[in-house]
Amino acid sequence: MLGEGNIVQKNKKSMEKSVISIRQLVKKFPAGKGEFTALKGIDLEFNTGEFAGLIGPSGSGKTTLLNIIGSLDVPSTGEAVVLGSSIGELSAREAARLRKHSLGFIFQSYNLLAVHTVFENVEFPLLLLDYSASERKKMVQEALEWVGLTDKTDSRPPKLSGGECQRVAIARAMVKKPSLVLADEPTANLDADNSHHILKTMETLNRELNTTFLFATHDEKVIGYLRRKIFLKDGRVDKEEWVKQTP
Ligand SMILES: Nc1ncnc2c1ncn2[C@@H]1O[C@H](COP(=O)(O)OP(=O)(O)OP(=O)(O)O)[C@@H](O)[C@H]1O
Repeated sequence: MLGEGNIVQKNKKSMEKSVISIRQLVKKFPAGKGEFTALKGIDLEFNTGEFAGLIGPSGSGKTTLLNIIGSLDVPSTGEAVVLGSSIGELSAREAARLRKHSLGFIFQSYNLLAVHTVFENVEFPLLLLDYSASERKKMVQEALEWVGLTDKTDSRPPKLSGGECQRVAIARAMVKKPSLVLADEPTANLDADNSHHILKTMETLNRELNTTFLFATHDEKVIGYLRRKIFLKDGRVDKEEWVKQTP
């Protein structure tokens, strides 16, 4: 049997586990007859349970970096290791498997399926995994409880407000309890009240499920919630700040 000390030790170890390891990452895109370098040698390490953000002006490389971490794109040179997989070395099938099992995505445009109900939208990622109908129902209901939308189960997205749509998107990203959630400008289409509401929801899920969150943003409201701030400028890490955590 594990003693309390061992459990604390074990939890501490899992807290410190590396989720993302980026070394000398360069990303070039074809541009006219030449090429444009969007990321110019990024080195970053993220551990389990972080609530971190890539911050920077338009064109600084936030989405490009988030897309590579999300296995939606590959490095030109250098390495991005996400949950033990080197993104540049994955086949399309392996990358899809990584996304399906371990990653959740939240976009500024919600990306919900308009003709499907809230329940069906949140259930969608589970249909790609091996869960029974009753397991899926339980998981979807739990995810809708997390975001406070159990009364909208049968509604369709066109009938929801922007804030409610983003809460559905959070439930969809979280329903399979992924290790890592990537959120690209998740508050871009929301007013201040709704922005704070969804940020508090994500913060709670981060603390309760120990899910790692990585944002790309230039929204001051989002920046105010981050515990680690990585400032990108012209494709490079300009500076980093850690916010002291209250116990
Ligand atoms: N597929 C592509 N082909 C060519 N250039 C690209 C491509 N994707 C991004 N870029 C360029 O790379 C640079 C970084 O773009 P990126 O979208 O990562 O910036 P960003 O910081 O997320 O900006 P924003 O806040 O406007 O979304 C930009 O100059 C952009 O034009």
